[in-house]
Amino acid sequence: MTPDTAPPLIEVEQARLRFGAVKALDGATLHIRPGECVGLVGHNGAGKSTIVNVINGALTPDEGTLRAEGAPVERYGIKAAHALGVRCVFQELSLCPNLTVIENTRIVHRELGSGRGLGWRSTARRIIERSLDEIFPGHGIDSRATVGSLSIAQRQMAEIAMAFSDAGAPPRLVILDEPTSSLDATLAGQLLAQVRRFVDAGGSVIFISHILHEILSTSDRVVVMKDGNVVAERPAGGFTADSLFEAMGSVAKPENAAQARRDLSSAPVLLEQRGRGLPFRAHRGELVGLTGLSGHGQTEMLLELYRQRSGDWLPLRDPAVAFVAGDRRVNGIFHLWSILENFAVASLGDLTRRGLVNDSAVADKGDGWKRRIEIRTQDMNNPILSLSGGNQQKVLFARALATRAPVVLMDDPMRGVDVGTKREVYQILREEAAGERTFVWYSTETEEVCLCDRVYVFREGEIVAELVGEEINEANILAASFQGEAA
Ligand SMILES: Nc1ncnc2c1ncn2[C@@H]1O[C@H](COP(=O)(O)OP(=O)(O)OP(=O)(O)O)[C@@H](O)[C@H]1O
Repeated sequence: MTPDTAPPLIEVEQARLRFGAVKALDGATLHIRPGECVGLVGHNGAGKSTIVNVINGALTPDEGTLRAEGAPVERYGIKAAHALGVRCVFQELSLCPNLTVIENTRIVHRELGSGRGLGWRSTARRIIERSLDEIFPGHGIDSRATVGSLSIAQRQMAEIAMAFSDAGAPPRLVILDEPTSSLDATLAGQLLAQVRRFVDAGGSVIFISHILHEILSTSDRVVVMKDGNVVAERPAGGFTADSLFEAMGSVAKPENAAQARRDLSSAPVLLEQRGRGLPFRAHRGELVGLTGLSGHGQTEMLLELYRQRSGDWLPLRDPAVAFVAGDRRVNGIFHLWSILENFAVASLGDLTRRGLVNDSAVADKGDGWKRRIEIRTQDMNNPILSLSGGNQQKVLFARALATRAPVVLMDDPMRGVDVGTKREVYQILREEAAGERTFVWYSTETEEVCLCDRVYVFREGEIVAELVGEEINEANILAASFQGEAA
């Protein structure tokens, strides 16, 4: 049976779901057939995570119907979804950090049995190691390590490997919610190849990503969501990156990196660092990119630069440096605070008079940035966790940019940000750089790195190449990232 004639594995019809006043789903319909990869795209807050959480059994729609293999489903939940073969890799990594990879595998696969005896440990170990080896050969992950000790990319790999692993109840539909957001190009390529293998063998995948070329090259069908509804749906071949971008309702023009790049080698040097291979420097007003395979020392250098320039933990009126954290759940957001409090915390020095926070100045500043960076919320006093993942990331951006710090360090900051907003944020970075602010930007997306004025490529903890102006392109970055490895 071809994907077109097979009955859908799962059908969500006319689903409506509200969170208070927010219509997260507003009549959305989505069918998933066996043997197909469905690319799901849309702006931040469009409802993508919400609809996959309905399919995953974590959320029950207020209205609408659900059918599994053609039959209406009355009582659906996480257990029923698991029994149907639905597996999910969440956007916010959801493994237990204090348990090992093996123990987390046991949690995902209830069928591995009870905690009594040690039998399940060796089975779980075999299952997860086989899956990791198949999908990410040479991954270097010790399955006995606690998840909290792994890098964000390794956690993402472990979670992906768990979703595709078979402990007796094989996966039939794997939902990947922004699975490549922390993976470099090589790891992302390995995952996309796994998606195609799984689909070609009859499995189904829902693939959510803001990286349009990944969606177009990997999906059979693309579904576009906007404001809680499906607004376009075509075979992947029926879209180009531009038409997909338009269908999402985005308007920002694509940036012309070559035109925007500036030669600032004669401007004063603001940051300098030695001892990590080639010397690093960043000039005033420069956009400096850090790249190379993920986990090769880029974040460590950003942290070193931050420690050098930040005196202590007190918010200063004139901070020398601001930081946009990459792992937003672990060290970016304050989970129990409102959106406004999360935004304002780095600018309190500016927003305080005689030791008291000026609430109306905080609210004004928050409203200004809400509009400038389009944070999708009705009220900045809502809890931060009420925002979609991409919108939380925008708050972290706004937090750093709203300070007066002349240097902003960014650790893969566009993770989960939709493509329209990325372009807008890039324009904001350019405006701010023209005002002589310096940005050091680590990114796992080569396309983003190519927007910078100067780029440093990292390998094994050291800077192995410096690229400026016309030298900045994907081929040079890849060559430097792998130099000497082919031999
Ligand atoms: N627990 C919640 N409480 C309140 N509002 C919520 C909650 N979860 C989601 N929302 C809202 O529902 C809407 C849809 O969010 P959803 O996470 O589905 O968007 P998304 O398309 O996945 O976005 P992103 O690309 O940023 O991940 C958003 O407006 C979001 O703020």
